[in-house]
Amino acid sequence: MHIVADENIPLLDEFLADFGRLTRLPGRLIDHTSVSDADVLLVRSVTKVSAAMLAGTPVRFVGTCTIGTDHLDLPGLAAAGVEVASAPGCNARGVVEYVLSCLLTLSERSATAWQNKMVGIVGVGEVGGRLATTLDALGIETLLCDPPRAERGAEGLVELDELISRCDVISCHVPLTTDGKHATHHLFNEKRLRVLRPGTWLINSSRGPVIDNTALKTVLAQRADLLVALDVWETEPLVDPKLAARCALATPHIAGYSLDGKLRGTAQIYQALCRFLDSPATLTLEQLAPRTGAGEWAMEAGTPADWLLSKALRQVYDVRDDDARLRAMLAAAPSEQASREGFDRLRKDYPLRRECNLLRINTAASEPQVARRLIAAGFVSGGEF
Ligand SMILES: NC(=O)c1ccc[n+]([C@@H]2O[C@H](COP(=O)([O-])OP(=O)(O)OC[C@H]3O[C@@H](n4cnc5c(N)ncnc54)[C@H](O)[C@@H]3O)[C@@H](O)[C@H]2O)c1
Ligand SMILES: O=C(O)[C@H](O)[C@H](O)COP(=O)(O)O
Repeated sequence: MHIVADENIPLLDEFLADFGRLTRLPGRLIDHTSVSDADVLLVRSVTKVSAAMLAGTPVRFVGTCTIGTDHLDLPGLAAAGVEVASAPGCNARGVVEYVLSCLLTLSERSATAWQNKMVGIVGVGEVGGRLATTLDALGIETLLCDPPRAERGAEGLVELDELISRCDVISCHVPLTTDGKHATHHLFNEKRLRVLRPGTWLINSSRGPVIDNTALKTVLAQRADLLVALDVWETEPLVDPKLAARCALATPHIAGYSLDGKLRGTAQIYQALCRFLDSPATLTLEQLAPRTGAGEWAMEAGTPADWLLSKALRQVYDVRDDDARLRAMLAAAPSEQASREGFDRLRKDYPLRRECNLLRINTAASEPQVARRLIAAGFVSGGEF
């Protein structure tokens, strides 16, 4: 069997050692010619896959080690009889940690407490749902918007325009869709951006085109009160430097880039491929994944809870590092092509980032009330009290 795969999928050699020939390529270069004699294609979000790309090739299985599937022509591939698998939820915890780090950073920058803000979550699936649970555990109020779920009977959801009118913070977690009743392309158009409440924090870690980036640049030029954090960009891998300059936080599509999230994505696709081939999945992530990162943490009695929370957050993931790296790259890039390549390089050479639950809390030496809150929010694991 010949498997063609994006070079940025970790642990693939280990998972697929017994599957035949594996060819690794930069994701953006994978095309019809690269898969002309491939049986299986494994990609990440930067490879667009359509039925036309696979026409006349033996490819019968396409796996994407990502949550998002907007780079795949799902109806076309289904009609062509190609099996498609994705990795739902694989890096959701990483995105939640990115959002929390944005909240902490924007709070420091604006000298306003994020714990008192009403947070609106648009799209309440794997990422948005976990974000809501985490914020709830931290005692932060949320408003949730998800019309497709509301249509299926979910309760307690509000319309987007109501959410915009009531929330201090808005975080987007929708898939990119271009047709249908609930299409998300330019969900945040100029009209909606103009009516954001004074001082709104708007965070987008879903897909770039969910916010009309041209309109956003125009609105930000007129409204210095808005604080915007963009992890995803309409013209990726090209970032408009003028838009980035107006954003409070600018990062290169790395919200979900914990090593744990990427490894889960590989494992999920390995399992899906085994199912497709009707072959037992004998390998597990636990056997193959690197074991590192677990630290222990104690909190002294009497330490303020908010300080502890900030400390835990910063220790887990600090969005300011990714923001600084993107801005340095943009400032140094002599051309648009260099900027595109710089964006991809930041993602390919991403520093090791582990998820927070690897951090154990020494419950015996910590304030029980605060320790319980941090454990409930998924920041740390801990023993008995
Ligand atoms: N920046 C990153 O690193 C990163 C990482 C992971 C996922 N993502 C993006 O985030 C998206 C969401 O991830 P997920 O795992 O939560 O997906 P999901 O499919 O589990 O949830 C998406 C939710 O959005 C809802 N939705 C669809 N259209 C909507 C609309 N018009 N308004 C409000 N809600 C709507 C759906 O009903 C669903 O509940 C992914 O599709 C992907 O594009 C980005
Ligand atoms: O949809 C996802 O899972 C994320 O956007 C994904 O992590 C993006 O990373 P990429 O596939 O571009 O490496």
